[in-house]
Amino acid sequence: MNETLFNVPALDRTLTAALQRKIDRKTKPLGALGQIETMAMQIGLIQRTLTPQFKQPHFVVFAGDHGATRLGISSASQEVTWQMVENFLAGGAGINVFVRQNGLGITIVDAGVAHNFGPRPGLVDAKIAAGTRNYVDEPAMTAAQCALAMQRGAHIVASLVAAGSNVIGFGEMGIGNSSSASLITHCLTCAPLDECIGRGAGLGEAGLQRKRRLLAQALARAGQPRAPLTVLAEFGGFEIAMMAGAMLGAAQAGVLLLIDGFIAGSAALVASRLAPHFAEYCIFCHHSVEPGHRIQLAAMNADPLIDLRLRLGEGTGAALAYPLVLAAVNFLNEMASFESAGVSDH
Ligand SMILES: O=C(O)c1ccc[n+]([C@@H]2O[C@H](COP(=O)([O-])O)[C@@H](O)[C@H]2O)c1
Ligand SMILES: Cc1cc2nc[nH]c2cc1C
Repeated sequence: MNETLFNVPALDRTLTAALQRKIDRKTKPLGALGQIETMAMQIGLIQRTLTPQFKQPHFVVFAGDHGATRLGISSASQEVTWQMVENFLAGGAGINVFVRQNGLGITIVDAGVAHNFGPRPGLVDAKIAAGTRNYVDEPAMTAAQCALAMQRGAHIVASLVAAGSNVIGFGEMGIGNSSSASLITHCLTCAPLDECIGRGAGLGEAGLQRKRRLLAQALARAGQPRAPLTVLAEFGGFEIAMMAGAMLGAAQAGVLLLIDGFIAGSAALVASRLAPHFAEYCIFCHHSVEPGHRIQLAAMNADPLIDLRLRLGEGTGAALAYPLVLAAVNFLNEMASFESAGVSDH
């Protein structure tokens, strides 16, 4: 693994006092815009300016398949992954609707779908393999595959940054990947496994019990790993590993990251364990219905922006929250100060 990817610098806090003063001179009681103010400070620090701007905001959706799905850990069948990739390419999925609504760019990445798409406009072929192995029996991927996935993710983000993007949203698609996210969350936070497991795309009660049993077996087989890269290779999907590398690359490049729900959160959790300053570059856009998401957010000290009881993935929570993030930039640039508006501050 090329460990330079983990060198995410602490946020440069030189402008903290100047940004706070600008925020506090706006025509409102101190702190009255709550999380909008917190985001304005964070974005100003990331961009090192009192007048931040979003340039070419862009979403990346990473797709991959999971060997363990053949055991019945999801309510959906594996082919839904590639079928949804086709839906993304045709512009018909939830994420397509919400990026269009907000004028955001989108790139779809085949990180490891068990399907041959052939060369397709709009699809980045970064396939590591046609799905992971079944982690109940053996590690999901080799350490080399995990490293390659992370490097490819970082490379995809580097191209977007080179093309001018300074805000990047992260989403995913992969039948079975809520199980990977649960295992990763358990291993990296030490929260009880059962509290990290939920219904994913829509398991019923019997399916949930089966998922709990199988994930406990996978953990027993792997011997409760704790090292982030080992955990990622043991249980990850290629889409999760590629997203973790992409996220680290984005933070290292000093762009703002918009993090979606529980599965994107598991990649962010891995990244935060590899690079302690990683989360300073992230906005955790929403609170997912998946019970393990709360555990991840607490582990990263994150305060999610919205709770719409979403559990779709694809980056939809981040795209839906985008107008609020943009409001933080507009607040800083456009709202009058007590001085400019002639309003008394007492
Ligand atoms: O992002 C979330 O919070 C989220 C929560 C539950 C399910 N999902 C999506 O549903 C799929 C995973 O669910 P499952 O049951 O197949 O593991 C995958 O494609 C995710 O994008 C996403
Ligand atoms: C239809 C469907 C769409 C999805 N999008 C993300 N995860 C998904 C899971 C299913 C089952």
